Amino acid sequence: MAECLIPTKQWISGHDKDDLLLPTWQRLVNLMAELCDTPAGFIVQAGNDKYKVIIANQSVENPYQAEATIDADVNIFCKKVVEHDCLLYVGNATECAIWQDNPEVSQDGFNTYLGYPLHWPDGSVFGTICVMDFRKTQYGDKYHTLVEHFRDMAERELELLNKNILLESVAFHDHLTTLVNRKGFFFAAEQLLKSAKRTQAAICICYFDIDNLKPINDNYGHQAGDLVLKTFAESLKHSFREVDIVSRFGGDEFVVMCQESNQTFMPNMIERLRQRIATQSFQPTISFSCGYTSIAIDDVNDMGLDYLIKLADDEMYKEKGKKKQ
Ligand SMILES: Nc1nc2c(ncn2[C@@H]2O[C@H](COP(=O)(O)OP(=O)(O)OP(=O)(O)O)[C@@H](O)[C@H]2O)c(=O)[nH]1
Repeated sequence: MAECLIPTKQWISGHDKDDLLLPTWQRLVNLMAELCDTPAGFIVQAGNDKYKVIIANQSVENPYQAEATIDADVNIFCKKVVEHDCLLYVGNATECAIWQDNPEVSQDGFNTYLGYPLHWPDGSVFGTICVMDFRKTQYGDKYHTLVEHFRDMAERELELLNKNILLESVAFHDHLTTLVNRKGFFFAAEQLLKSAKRTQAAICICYFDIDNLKPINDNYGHQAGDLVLKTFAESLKHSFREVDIVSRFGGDEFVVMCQESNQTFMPNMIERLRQRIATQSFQPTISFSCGYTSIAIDDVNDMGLDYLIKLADDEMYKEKGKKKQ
C-alpha cells in the first residue's frame, strides 16, 4: 500500500488538485449508472460525522446532487458498506425491516442499492461507489462485476492523484533540508504574489549564503557540511513565518520571499536569525552573509522576480566582500 499524501480527513472536493480527479470520476459515474440502467449513481465520501456525495450522475431522476451531506448516524446504505468495508446489495429494501428508517427508502422511495467500498491509496476506506434504483431488482453477477470494475477505475484515479502529488513534492523540494528548491520557490512565489496583490503588501526577497562551507567540508568532512546546511535551513525556517517562502536555491545559497509588514521587518528577521544561530552550540560555527531587496507589489511584474533576486544576491555579495577585506 502506498503512503497517502492526500489529506484523508478532508473532503476530496475542495482539494487544490480536485480538478485532476473529479471530472474523470464524473464520467465514470455517469457511465456506470447508464450501463446499470439506474436513475442514480454516486461516489460518496465518509467523513467523521457526515457522509458527502462527491459525485452524482447527471440525471433528472436522481434526487441527490454533488455536495449533499447526510449525518453519519443515519441508517443509509453507504454507512453499512463503509462500516463493514464490503459490498452491499439490496434488491428490495421496502420489504426489509432493517431499512425502514433509511430516508433513502422511506422518503426518496429507493428500493435497490448496490455499492462497493472505495479505498484511499493507503488501503483505508474512502467511502463508496454505488448505484440506486426505485425498482425492485435481482442483479446477477454482471451488475456486481460492472460496479466493481468502476470501483477499481475510481481507485486508480485516486492513486494517480496521489502519485501526482508525490512527484510534485519530490520535484519541488530539496531532499537534504526538506525546504522547497529553486523550482518550488518560483511555484510558491506565484501564489504569494497573488495574495500580496490583494493586500497591496510590499514584497521582500532575501538572499543568504553560508560562509566558508568549502573549508568546513574540507576540514570536518562532507557530513559536517551537510549538518551545517540542515541546521541553517531549520534556523531559517523558524525565524520566518509559515506563510513566507523559505527555499534552498542551490549549494549553500538560500532565498526567502515574504510580504513585508513594515520597513524594519527584514532587518529584524535577519537579526533574529543571527541570534538563533549564535545560541547554537554547534561546531563548526555557522556564519552567513545576506542581502535583501524590498519592493511595492505593483512594481514586481515590471522588474521581474529574477531581477529582484539578482539585486538581493548583489547585496549579499557586498556583505561577503566586506568580510573578506
Ligand atoms: N556538505 C555539502 N556541501 C555542499 C553541498 N552543496 C554545495 N556544497 C559545497 O558548498 C561549497 C560552496 O562553495 P563556495 O560557493 O565557494 O562557498 P564557501 O566555501 O562557502 O565560500 P564563501 O561563500 O565565499 O564564504 C562547495 O564546496 C560545495 O561543494 C551539500 O549539499 N553538502
